[in-house]
Amino acid sequence: MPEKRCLLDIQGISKQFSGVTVFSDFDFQVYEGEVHCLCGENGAGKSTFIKILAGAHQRDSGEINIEGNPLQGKLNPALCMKLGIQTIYQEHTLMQNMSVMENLFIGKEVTKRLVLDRRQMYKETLDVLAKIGVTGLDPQIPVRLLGTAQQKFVEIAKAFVQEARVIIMDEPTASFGCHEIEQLMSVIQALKEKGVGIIYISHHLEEVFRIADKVTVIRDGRKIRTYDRTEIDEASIIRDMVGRDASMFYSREAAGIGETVMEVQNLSGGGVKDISFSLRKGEVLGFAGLVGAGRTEMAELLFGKKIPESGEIMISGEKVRFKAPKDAIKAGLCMITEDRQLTGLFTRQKNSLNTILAHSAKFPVRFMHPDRDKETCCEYIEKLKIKCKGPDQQVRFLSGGNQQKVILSKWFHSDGSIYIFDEPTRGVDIGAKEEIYKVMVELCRQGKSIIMISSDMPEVIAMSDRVMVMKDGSILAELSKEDADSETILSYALGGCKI
Ligand SMILES: Nc1ncnc2c1ncn2[C@@H]1O[C@H](COP(=O)(O)OP(=O)(O)OP(=O)(O)O)[C@@H](O)[C@H]1O
Repeated sequence: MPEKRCLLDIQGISKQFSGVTVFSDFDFQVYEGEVHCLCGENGAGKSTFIKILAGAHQRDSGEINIEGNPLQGKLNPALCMKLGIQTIYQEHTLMQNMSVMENLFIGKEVTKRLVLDRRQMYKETLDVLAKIGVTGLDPQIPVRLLGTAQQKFVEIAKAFVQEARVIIMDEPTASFGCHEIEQLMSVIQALKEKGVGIIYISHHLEEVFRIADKVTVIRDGRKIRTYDRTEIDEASIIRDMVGRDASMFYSREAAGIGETVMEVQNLSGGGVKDISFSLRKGEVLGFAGLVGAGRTEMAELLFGKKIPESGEIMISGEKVRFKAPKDAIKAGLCMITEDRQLTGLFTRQKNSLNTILAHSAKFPVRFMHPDRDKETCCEYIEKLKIKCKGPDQQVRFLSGGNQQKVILSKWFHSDGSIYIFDEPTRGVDIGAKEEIYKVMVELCRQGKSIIMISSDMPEVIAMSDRVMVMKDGSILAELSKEDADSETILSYALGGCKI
């Protein structure tokens, strides 16, 4: 077999922010047709690394060789495109009002006698989508009408049109359901067969173990080890990442379940249809389903973000009607939203202020207690292992995963009685997941109740006392802890019969 070519060879790169070293002396290689995964806990330096490769940050030192040629000078986004390095970020970067086809051919428009050749571009779009195994996507549809996963596939197709040799994927499946994850796995296989090198960053280790040809573990900005496919061993990769033993499969201790604290009857509105369930004291009620099943919409109705069209919500036996989230917070509800960056934090404020925010929202007047607030913040920094300089650091300087931990601290500290967690561990590393689960169990022991929406199947199964499965805005099944296995959940999520 001919030897594979090295597409990207990184030698000894280092980066500091304001005198603080984020990573140092880091080596990394990507070969053609190879998936090289980069794993590390929150704040390890993964995003900074890919921002350097995307030309968004500059390295302080070190060499970058592209297909054997040393790169002279700085990388910038335009040069990256020219060199065939494309990054697919977690956030959407497509032009939302343009069609799939127009997005694909930005800067590469096909013309005929100085006029856009739309017919040819249409044909080529279909060809490219077929080459990477994406079917059933209309090239003329405006991108804004597509879901998260489909937009991601369009971005990959765009990278393909731009003749990318290396595609970097940063947490590509963050908002994916299991169906879409499978689709992405096939797309990656197709890219590999075309000789594209892929750098894949994900906290979902089960995906990493499935697709990786190599895994490099980074900790505190240093390379710990690169594993070849044959050497990949889950336990030692996790140990290398978090510096201790941790499990992908958390097993939760039971807490005593008490009386009903919330009763929802025939709730409809905002894409949710006729939902009924009850939540008991000390219980974790899991909500499973595919992306778009209506779980977040249901949470928004419960929390007063949207007004129900019909149905009732009772809390501790009393009918409630929330006009806004602040009414829900007063009644003891807390909600961690799915879209944390937009709705969860004041990123230009300190960690400590963000931590006490939900707690103080309950009081009409709250005097500042800087020392006490700092102490509270330090407690959560310790509990959730938040990587930061301390309570005074502005949240915007934290890594994505650590920002999420600050949001969790805010709600854990809010002293509610019913917690709605929408994808509580999305983007959080495996070690921190365990810490978050422990805090959730602790809340249950204190007699609080949790509604947990999660697309992470092992998480739903491990944490829930009961699982509700949703599809198309309705609840299709209620499963006891004993019956809630991934096969049963999936069969309902994909369209089982309504109970
Ligand atoms: N602009 C910045 N200024 C100061 N520090 C920064 C900046 N960007 C990142 N950092 C710090 O660099 C370190 C690495 O952050 P990075 O975002 O690369 O981590 P990560 O591995 O991608 O984490 P996550 O899994 O949480 O996304 C963190 O400690 C973070 O606080």
